[in-house]
Amino acid sequence: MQIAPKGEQARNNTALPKAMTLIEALPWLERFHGKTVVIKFGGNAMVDDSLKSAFAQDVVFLRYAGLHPVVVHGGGPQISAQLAKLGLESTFTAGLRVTTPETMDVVRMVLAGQVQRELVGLLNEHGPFAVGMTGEDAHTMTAVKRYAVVDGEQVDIGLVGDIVNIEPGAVKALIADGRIPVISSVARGADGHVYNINADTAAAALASSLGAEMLVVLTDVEGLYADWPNSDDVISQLTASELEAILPTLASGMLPKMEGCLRAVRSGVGTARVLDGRVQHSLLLEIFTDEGIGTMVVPDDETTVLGGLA
Ligand SMILES: Nc1ncnc2c1ncn2[C@@H]1O[C@H](COP(=O)(O)OP(=O)(O)O)[C@@H](O)[C@H]1O
Ligand SMILES: CC(=O)N[C@@H](CCC(=O)OP(=O)(O)O)C(=O)O
Repeated sequence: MQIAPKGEQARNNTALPKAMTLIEALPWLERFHGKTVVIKFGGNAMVDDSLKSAFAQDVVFLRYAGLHPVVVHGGGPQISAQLAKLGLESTFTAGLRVTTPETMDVVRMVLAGQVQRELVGLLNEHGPFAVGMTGEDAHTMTAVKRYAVVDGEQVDIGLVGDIVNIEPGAVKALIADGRIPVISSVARGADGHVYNINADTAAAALASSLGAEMLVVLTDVEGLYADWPNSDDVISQLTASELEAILPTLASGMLPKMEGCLRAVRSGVGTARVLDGRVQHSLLLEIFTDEGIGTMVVPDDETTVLGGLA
């Protein structure tokens, strides 16, 4: 038998705000239960240990809440750090790493051998969920050589690929088994090469192929700035057509990110969102509370703000 000290029952009423927070999540739980959410965890959002742990908690929370999270991770800064240790320079063209065969070995080693392993470990502190794989496994991602476009000209950037085919069977089997796939953005080429795929591009292609409800991209800015780098006003919501119109004005890492969001929404993903991965638990806040944060890309026919649960 347990007896509560006098007055404790009354004090418990102070817990009401906590209950209200949980209740606020109810419509979102109803809406997203059983739905697949592809989450891109960017290398820049991954630099802080407490943020990484909070991210792992959020993803496992989604899994326990009945959603099907799939993680695609980046690791650009981690690759650059390893290249620097080896005395190799990092060069980016239109947001994509110029990838020599020597660079490719480092990309593969850092993404699949280091970053992915760490994320799998953090997720699995909460249960036997995470299974790591790369786009090469089970022919999940097939790529062709991708050229960067600079001032309308095609530029050769080496072993950088664009995804031409996704075989989602292995990922779907893991989801059906209650697992959380954690995928590194390396793909096999039909030509026998192994290609370096921008992780935003890989996440978007996978979200499309899985028919995901949502693509969430966690990065190191609050969202898409309207006039970067002159102002930090964030565009909170825009349609696919509005995004397409401003795409040519975007620079550096934001370009592949927003191209990916556009591609995902155009191919049937419900919404694509860019969130600040530097904010602890931004993933849960975005999915389960009424306050939308970051930038949300909606299909052209989505005239009402989804935050209002129309
Ligand atoms: N319009 C914009 N809004 C926000 N960030 C932008 C914009 N244009 C370029 N950027 C840059 O893109 C970066 C995010 O891309 P990236 O460094 O590749 O991140 P990640 O590692 O998360 O993929 C931001 O830190 C910012 O420097
Ligand atoms: C082709 C290309 O640029 N590939 C990226 C892959 C990692 C990545 O995309 O990591 P972030 O999401 O942290 O930027 C790279 O080599 O850096």
